[in-house]
Amino acid sequence: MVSGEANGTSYQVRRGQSADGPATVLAIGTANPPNVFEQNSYPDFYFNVTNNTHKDELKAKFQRMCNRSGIRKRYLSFTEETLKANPSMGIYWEPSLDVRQDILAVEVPKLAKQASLNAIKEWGQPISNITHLVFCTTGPVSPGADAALMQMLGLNPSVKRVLLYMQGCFAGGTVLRHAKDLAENNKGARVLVVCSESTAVTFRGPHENHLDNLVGQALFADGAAALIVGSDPIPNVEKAWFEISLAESYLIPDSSPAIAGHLKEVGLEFHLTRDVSPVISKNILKILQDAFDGTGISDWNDVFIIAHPGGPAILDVIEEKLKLVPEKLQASRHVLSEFGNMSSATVHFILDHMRKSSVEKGCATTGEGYQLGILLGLGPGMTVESIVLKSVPIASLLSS
Ligand SMILES: CC(=O)CC(=O)SCCNC(=O)CCNC(=O)[C@H](O)C(C)(C)COP(=O)(O)OP(=O)(O)OC[C@H]1O[C@@H](n2cnc3c(N)ncnc32)[C@H](O)[C@@H]1OP(=O)(O)O
Repeated sequence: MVSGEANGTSYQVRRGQSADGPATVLAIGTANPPNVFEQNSYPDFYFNVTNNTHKDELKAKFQRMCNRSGIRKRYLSFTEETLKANPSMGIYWEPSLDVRQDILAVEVPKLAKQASLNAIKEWGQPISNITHLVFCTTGPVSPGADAALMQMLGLNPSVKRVLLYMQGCFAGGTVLRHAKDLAENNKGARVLVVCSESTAVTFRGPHENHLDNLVGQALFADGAAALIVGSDPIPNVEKAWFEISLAESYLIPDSSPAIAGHLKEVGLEFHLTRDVSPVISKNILKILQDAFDGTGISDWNDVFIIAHPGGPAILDVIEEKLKLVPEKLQASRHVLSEFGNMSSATVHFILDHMRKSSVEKGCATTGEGYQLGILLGLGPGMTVESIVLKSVPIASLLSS
């Protein structure tokens, strides 16, 4: 039997291990590969490099998809030379996993390192102050890209790491949910959160019988984002840009066929059905109502919104269902336009863009002048990760 005193002692011990305040975002860094592809000329590149120039009808359809994609440009780690050197990647259904894995093993930690160094530079604290690493990517290697990044950055070998593989786009929210738990339950924790995504796992040539493959080829892009998350920022030393107030996850019932991915000898085979947008449309209102329950907010134009831009159709249904003014999803559309769909990393690019443009525009807070907002990770399951964020007054950031 445990005595009252023992109970009290263990309570004190636990209390001493927890942070006082909520988790906050202390810095954000991003990175992309150097090769930029303009969307309007991408169909020429794609059909050329995959030796399919004779498929005029299919190319015209792909051109229409690219035209409607809401993307102006995106970054990819491969070039014509690398694809010519690895022709199996460009053939529609060719065993190519070895080649893809070799590229991923290099590119994923490389992009992760650049994004992390950018975040650490902004944070301005010694790298040895990082206590935890939450890493998310697509494509399995063991030891994982988290271990490779630890060595590349020279992180303390006792940093506690969590690796999320093959989750898909919603995981940009999942990593923040884990980081919040780690930061709030471990006093002094400084969590390096990294999402590093590469299309080396999904790139393949076109086929008439797999048109949703073409949708992905028109939308997906490479990029990495890194955040430093921690509670109780050191006054006058660390800056909190957002507070992570609440983290919820919702697996939408009976929606699993909408998006599917299977890792095969041919790489990651994926399906993006036309149900993706309708499923989101049907569920998004309840997700926001649950996330903001108790706040009294019911007009979603009164919060800032970061929505994973899986494609413009997804943003369109969110805008319509939540009765949003067009500016509300401007940050999400901007990142889709300038970087494409970088899977889990995309929402962090939007968060970064939103805080910077809020400062540039002279808004009162880091969340476009609003106090509360939501970051929506959307992806296979279908899964919605809802992260409620509290913005910070910009005046307080500039004066510290
Ligand atoms: C990776 C993750 O985990 C999470 C993710 O982000 S997954 C990605 C989620 N994204 C999606 O599912 C894409 C959502 N769709 C869109 O954004 C848009 O429909 C789009 C950009 C693909 C096309 O834009 P649109 O405004 O719908 O244009 P629309 O003219 O209807 O479509 C262009 C062509 O694409 C075809 N098309 C659109 N969606 C398709 C689909 N899912 N499968 C096959 N073909 C499709 C249309 O039939 C049309 O072909 P035709 O021109 O020959 O008629």
